[in-house]
Amino acid sequence: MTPKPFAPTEEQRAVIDHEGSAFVDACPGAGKTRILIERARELFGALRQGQGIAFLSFTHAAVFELETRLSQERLLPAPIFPNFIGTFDSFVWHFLVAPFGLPGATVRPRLIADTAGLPVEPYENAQTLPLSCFCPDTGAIFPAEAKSKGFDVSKKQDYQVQAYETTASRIRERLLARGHLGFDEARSVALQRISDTQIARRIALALKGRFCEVIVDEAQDCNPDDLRIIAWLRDSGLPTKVVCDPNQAIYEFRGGVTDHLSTFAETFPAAQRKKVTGNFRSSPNICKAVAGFRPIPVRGDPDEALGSLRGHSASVEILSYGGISVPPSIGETFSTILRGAGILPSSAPIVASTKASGAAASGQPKATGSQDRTLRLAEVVSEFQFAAGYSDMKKAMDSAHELFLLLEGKLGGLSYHQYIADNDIDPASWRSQVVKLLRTLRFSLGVHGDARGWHGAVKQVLERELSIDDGQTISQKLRWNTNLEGLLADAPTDTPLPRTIHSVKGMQFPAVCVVMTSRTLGRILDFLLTGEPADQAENARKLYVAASRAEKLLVLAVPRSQALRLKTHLEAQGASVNVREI
Ligand SMILES: Nc1ncnc2c1ncn2[C@@H]1O[C@H](COP(=O)(O)OP(=O)(O)OP(=O)(O)O)[C@@H](O)[C@H]1O
Repeated sequence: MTPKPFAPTEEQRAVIDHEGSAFVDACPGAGKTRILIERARELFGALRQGQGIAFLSFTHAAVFELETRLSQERLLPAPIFPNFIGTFDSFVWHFLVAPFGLPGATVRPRLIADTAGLPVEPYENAQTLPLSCFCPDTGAIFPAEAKSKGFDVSKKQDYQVQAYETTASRIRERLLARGHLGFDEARSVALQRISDTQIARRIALALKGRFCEVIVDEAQDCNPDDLRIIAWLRDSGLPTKVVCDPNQAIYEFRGGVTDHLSTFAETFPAAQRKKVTGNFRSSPNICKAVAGFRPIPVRGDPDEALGSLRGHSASVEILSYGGISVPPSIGETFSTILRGAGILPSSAPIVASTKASGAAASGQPKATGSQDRTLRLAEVVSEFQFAAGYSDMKKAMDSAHELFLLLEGKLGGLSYHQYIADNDIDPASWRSQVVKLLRTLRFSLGVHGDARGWHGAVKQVLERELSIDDGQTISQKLRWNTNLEGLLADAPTDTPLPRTIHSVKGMQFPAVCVVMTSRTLGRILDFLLTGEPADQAENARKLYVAASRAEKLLVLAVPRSQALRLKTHLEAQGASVNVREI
């Protein structure tokens, strides 16, 4: 792909040329990633021998996107060292935790990705809560997180809460004894380290030796602890660029809160606070509609369309659907609109908050989230077959690997990631075999006929390919389940694929169809029109992120009860809107 010629605006140039630390706040499509790439180009041209740049973001999908953009610009050095590109969590792990071991422990520390989900069950048949509901420092329960899992602390006796806290602390002690740390625990160790002046100074010196600049992208997803670490990097004299759009914060579950971000922004002197305005991605109608999804206090005027689509006049399309469930006619109508607009359906995703809504809108099998192994196998095979990008594909491969290990009886009482860490298993050692199996297990109407046919065939394949030596047969492990019938479908041809909002962050597509459900849109519109209920702020931001991925065409599939309300709201922002009944 030939990179587009780039002529930065004055605001963009001010960031690209800025030496030292800065806080950069910009709207969707303002060129944050682009600026970062141009900054990298400048720095790479002047790097001292042995020095590199650290690029950090908050999800594997965002890091993958950044890597892709850097490599398209031929800026991704090989080998990467001494540069670093990865998630904030992996940076914390590599530079603040792993090299120093754990206080009082002799075992090598290991980062275990799934400890947050380990079940805390103080007594038999008690409701289980994930370990993430308990503070890694004090062991105290997080009431809000527990409530979101259906455990209302205010309605429990003290002794019940204490039983949970004691069990959670014991689980953490056992993990620590093996050297196993989750992301929360690792961050807690990192914070202890940087609060020790002597150690902090030594680490800072090492980091300044290796990196000339740290660039933190998508910083709206920082939680307050992340911000403390970033502030420490900056205050240690390491030039630190923090790039964000506070309106795109959609990781509240990580504790990311936009108020903390604005307080943090104020700790930068005025000359280091930069704003970048204007949208190079989207057409004017899309910019206007997107502005309508910002909360009232920061709505302001729509962002000016500055890119090649500034003259593009296609209306925003609302697909108004009846009933309470998301119908497959959304995907069919979206495909028709795309063909009419000359846009390849496979280049335009159906974006929804959950996988289930996206699958329903595109007429794909709906995941049940069941723990039944046969259903899990069918789901993981479908996920791989319908994956809309590398990060979806990787997730499906990991889930399949976990399921195969489970079928082989290898996991014992360990979580998947504990097993991988304990046995030092490198993804390269299993990935090609898992991909081959996933391809072989793919459902095909022509080959299998129906779900029964598929079930018989996969048992034969897995009996041959897996090494099960716990005395059980594959038929005992993969029993027939009648729900299998709704879970299998033929591979898609040229159709729009469903993606979750979290997986499309930072990306852009010629067209996007955003699916809203009757359960959420009414309350989001209440929030956008009145500021209440305030708990809809994050859902409104998700809508903002999803809609702002669109370049030429924005389609919003919404329940009939809200279609005219949404149309009126978007027209009030100046957008031209067309409603179609489906
Ligand atoms: N000065 C410019 N001239 C032309 N195109 C530009 C310019 N700046 C950015 N772009 C293009 O605009 C599009 C959006 O840029 P980019 O993805 O960097 O925005 P962003 O601020 O990171 O967006 P978001 O936060 O919404 O993900 C890209 O295609 C980019 O190449």
